[in-house]
Amino acid sequence: MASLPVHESSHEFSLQELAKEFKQVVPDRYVQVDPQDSATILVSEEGSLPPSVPLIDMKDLIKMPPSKQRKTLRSICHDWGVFQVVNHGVDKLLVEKMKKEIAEFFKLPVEEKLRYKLTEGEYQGYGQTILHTQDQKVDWADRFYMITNPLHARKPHLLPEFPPVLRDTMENYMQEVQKLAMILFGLIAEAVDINKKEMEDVFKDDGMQSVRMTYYPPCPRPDQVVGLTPHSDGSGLTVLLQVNDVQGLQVKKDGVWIPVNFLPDAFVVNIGDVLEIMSNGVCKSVEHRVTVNAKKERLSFAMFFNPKLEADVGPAKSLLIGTGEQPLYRSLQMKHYLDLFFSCKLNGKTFLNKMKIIADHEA
Ligand SMILES: O=C(O)CCC(=O)C(=O)O
Ligand SMILES: [Fe+2]
Repeated sequence: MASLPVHESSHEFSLQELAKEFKQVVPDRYVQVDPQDSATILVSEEGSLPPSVPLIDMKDLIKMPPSKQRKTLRSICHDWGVFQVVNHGVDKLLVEKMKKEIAEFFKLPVEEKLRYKLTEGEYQGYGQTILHTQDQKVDWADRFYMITNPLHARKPHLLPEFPPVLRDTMENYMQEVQKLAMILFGLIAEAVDINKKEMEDVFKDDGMQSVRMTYYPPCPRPDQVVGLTPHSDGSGLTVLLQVNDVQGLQVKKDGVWIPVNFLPDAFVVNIGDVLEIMSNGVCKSVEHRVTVNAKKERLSFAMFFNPKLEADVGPAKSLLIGTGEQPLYRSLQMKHYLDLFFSCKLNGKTFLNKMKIIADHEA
């Protein structure tokens, strides 16, 4: 079969291109409004400000007496599963450079971006929502997902083929953010009764790491589309960078969607499913989604920290022994956990339910 001209084939991968032609209406495959699920609080019933995602100032946290530090982290990880972090130690100039290079990447001509396009049956590369069924609705976004660690797991045509400045900046950024993530893993371990070394061994060095750059084009009908379907991350921790100061992330707390207003120089850190599993349910992975904007594009960059491919994902042994608790989640080798994760359509916390020994609807 003759290949499609670049113009047509690009639409399959690049909503950024397609959206330029849809100034008034949204093509049907992107219309996915669930009125039941649109409740976002802007002000609470009493008219006071909505609760906001907890803020962790790393400088303060490190100085806290150990018992206060544990209590603070344990309640944030349990009650929210998400926090903003400031004074995180990642160099501000590096973060600014990272933001600039990601924005530049999405400005490249579409032919350049298509060098990295997703291929059939693959989940790494540049493209739109991965379809599990033909009639599946598509999110209003272009994404670029790839595995970055361990090095041998990298796809040679992705990061290694990036424009050199983007590649070098990303390498430096990932190294710095990894240091922050390892500190957080250690502190969270202590807060939820997991042996610190057991936790660190799972994530350090050859821990599987991946990134996702996302571009949300402006949308003529933001009320009809979803930028990113509600989901929890499959990772241990995710460190999110909002690239261009346009808000849109929302997290679900007690059944209500709460907007996250990224503070200047802050990262948003999500607890992912792996930490919920390892902590035997003490940490809760946060369900989140992204809304889009009528006038402005939005860009984000997520870095996911996962266990080593050979490690078992399951409730931590030190926690089960120390507390005498029964495991509430199954154990699965990380490589099989990943296959299972990518075989499922993103859909709230349904994936995590598959890892529960007694799934929620059976309980
Ligand atoms: O765009 C965002 O702020 C969130 C991105 C996200 O949740 C993800 O990539 O998993
Ligand atoms: Fe996410």
